[in-house]
Amino acid sequence: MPRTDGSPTQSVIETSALTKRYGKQLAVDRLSLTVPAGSVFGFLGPNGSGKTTTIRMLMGLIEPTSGHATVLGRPMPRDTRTVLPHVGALIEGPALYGFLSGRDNLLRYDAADPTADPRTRRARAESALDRVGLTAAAGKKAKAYSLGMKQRLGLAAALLQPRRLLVLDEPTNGLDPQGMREIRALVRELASEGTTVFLSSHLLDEIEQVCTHAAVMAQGRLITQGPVAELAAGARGRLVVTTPDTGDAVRVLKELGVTDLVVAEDRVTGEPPGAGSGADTGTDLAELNAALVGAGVRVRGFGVERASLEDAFVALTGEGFDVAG
Ligand SMILES: Nc1ncnc2c1ncn2[C@@H]1O[C@H](COP(=O)(O)OP(=O)(O)OP(=O)(O)O)[C@@H](O)[C@H]1O
Repeated sequence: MPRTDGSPTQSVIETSALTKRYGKQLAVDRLSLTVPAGSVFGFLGPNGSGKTTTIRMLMGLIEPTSGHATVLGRPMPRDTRTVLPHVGALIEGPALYGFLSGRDNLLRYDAADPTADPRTRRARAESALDRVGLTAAAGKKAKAYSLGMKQRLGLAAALLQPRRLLVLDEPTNGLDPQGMREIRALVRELASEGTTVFLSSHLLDEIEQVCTHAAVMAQGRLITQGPVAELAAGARGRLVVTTPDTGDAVRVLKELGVTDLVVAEDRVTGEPPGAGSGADTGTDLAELNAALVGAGVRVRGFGVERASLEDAFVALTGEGFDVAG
């Protein structure tokens, strides 16, 4: 629902109990999502967790079975026609004419927009090509484009007009690491200009690198949502000790309450004591280190790995992130 107090923190996407059922398959199950204005919002989940189905409902491409969604304060799919001109979307790979060049695809796309001024069409296309790094390849036929180049062209199409919201379904799919970095930089740049970016991904580290907020999906259900820093902070990192004396290290750490100990070559890892207590672990860690040294364990490395979103996901679901789709 749109807020009436004129607050700039108004949410750009809001869903309540949004549900999509395909026969017996519950693709999206009572999803309540809040995407704040100005955020780079990561929509995260393994394959088959319901991300694309949600995006299709948000864009008015399919009807929900039940529940509600608003985009830019308007109900969807009822107000699709009013809302979509303000939204740039890249969903499931762009539809391209293979026999046309990248540039001509873009010109054609722009020409299909009744609000687009034909006199400035070429300038718009060139600027969009430049933003996604396709200027040099703009004259090539689209059928000769790699998957990554097609993805960039789709993104260029979404950037022809200034948008309040960009919805990108797996935008770095098919890109090499350099291409991924470029798209991430572009997403940050767009966000800094005030565009809210909602992007789906099955790559946890991608979300951590680029997003301010995230929601985590599993099997059609929302597991958690919030600022990325808070989500990751909800999980504790693992203790890591590097030592040639792994046997002794395990014995000492076990006595001091470290659990789930695993030895791999010269590394011993485990859950620090008091996990979940929320207490400052600084002194505990110093004591663990001192105890190891006191017991004659030669400690070459000692620390706690930073908790990641993946740790948070595993802690919340009890399973690894890469569950099969
Ligand atoms: N048109 C459809 N008919 C039947 N089942 C569908 C349909 N679309 C999606 N599903 C099912 O709904 C579930 C969620 O699919 P969805 O594509 O939304 O997941 P996803 O998180 O986007 O995964 P991926 O990253 O693989 O696209 C899956 O089990 C899928 O098989």
